[in-house]
Amino acid sequence: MISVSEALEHLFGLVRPLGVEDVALADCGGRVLGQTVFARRTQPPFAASAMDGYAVVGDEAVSGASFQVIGEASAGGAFEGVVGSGQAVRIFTGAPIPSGATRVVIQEDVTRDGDRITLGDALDEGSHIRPAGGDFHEGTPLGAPRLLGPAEVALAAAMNLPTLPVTRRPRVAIMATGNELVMPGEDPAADQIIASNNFGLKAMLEARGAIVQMLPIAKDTPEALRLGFQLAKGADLVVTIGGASVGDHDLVGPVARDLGMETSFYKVAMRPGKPLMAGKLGDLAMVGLPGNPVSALVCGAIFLCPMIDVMLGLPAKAVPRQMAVLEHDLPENGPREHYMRAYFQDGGISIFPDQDSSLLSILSSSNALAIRPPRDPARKAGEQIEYIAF
Ligand SMILES: Nc1nc2c(c(=O)[nH]1)N[C@H]1C(S)=C(S)[C@@H](COP(=O)(O)OP(=O)(O)OC[C@H]3O[C@@H](n4cnc5c(N)ncnc54)[C@H](O)[C@@H]3O)O[C@H]1N2
Ligand code: MOO
Repeated sequence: MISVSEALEHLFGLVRPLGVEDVALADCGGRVLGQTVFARRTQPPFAASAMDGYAVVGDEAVSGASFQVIGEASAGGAFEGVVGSGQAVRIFTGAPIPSGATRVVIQEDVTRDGDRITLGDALDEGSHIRPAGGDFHEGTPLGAPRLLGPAEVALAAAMNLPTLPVTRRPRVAIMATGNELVMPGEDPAADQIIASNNFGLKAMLEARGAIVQMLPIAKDTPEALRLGFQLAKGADLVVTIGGASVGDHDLVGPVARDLGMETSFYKVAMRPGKPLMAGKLGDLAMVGLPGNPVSALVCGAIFLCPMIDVMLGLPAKAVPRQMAVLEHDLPENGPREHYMRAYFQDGGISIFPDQDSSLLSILSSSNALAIRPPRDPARKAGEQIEYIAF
């Protein structure tokens, strides 16, 4: 059995960054910028007022000074004249500063009578002028690769970029396997259960940026599994669920090898997730997840999400770990790295006592996975333990 970090390195070797496509900016949220782009405009393009008030010549802005209001400047409505000595222009936030003016006095500091203003006793400090290019200049890069969140999309819009070159979304085919499985809403026989892992994984991988195709549930027969792999053609990654262990009905590995899969590894020293397998079927990366629901979802978070990142052109990185204070004692860990469903709050973490890998209800009550290295000795409450947010 290989370690989790070795498995992750092998998995990174099965995928590579996908090509880039131009997408309308309105559809770029959550996508990954594939190539560096450059601002096509300076922002603000002119010195602009940061407040509502009066634009004046700065040296003259002293308490008690009086000015004649000669016009108005609003956002989108510049004042075309020049502000001279003793003059003021009524100005609003976002308006271009009229030429000659070097300061905006906020309207709260002013008394107005007709077209004259008088400055009050206590004047606010500052010019309230945003310089041209104070945010960015034409040609400023927006560097790739980067995930495009709301701030980046807004920045690209302000840069006057109506489309962006983003990485193609990875296509992932998910194949649940097992004679016992039926789809939610179907009528299960007494010895059947409802397929859940494929739904959880679809949600997880779509949130990460993939396009997920859920294949029909494959029975535990070589023919059904072969058909499933056939249907996955055209995807970048096929993920099977179940049939990965050593039982008589665990046929995913043998069928994939018959179809020509070059095996990368089988079995990882982790809990849950031991019977994980991976390889390559021609151009198609293949990951075989264990069937237990928690095993499948934990492996999805630890392995599949970082693989999606690589296909999106993001750095190949393990899920970041943080430290928390253990809220209770723990016995010695076994020989596998253990990912334990836990609840993190205010710096402390408590681990659910029942870690059976079939228990989705406990997974949904947890918000973290505490991680214990193989053979980790017994731990006391108050000690530090690693975890990942889940
Ligand atoms: N003798 C051994 N038995 C097992 C070993 C072992 O080393 N020796 N490993 C155990 C471990 S660890 C795991 S994890 C499981 C995984 O086995 P499989 O990948 O072959 O999974 P299945 O047997 O097909 O299913 C396990 C369990 O999960 C349920 N399942 C499967 N798919 C789904 C789905 N899409 N949605 C919901 N539930 C699903 C399935 O009904 C089973 O209950 O093997 C241990 N056994
Ligand atoms: O992956 Mo299994 O869930 O270790 O029991």
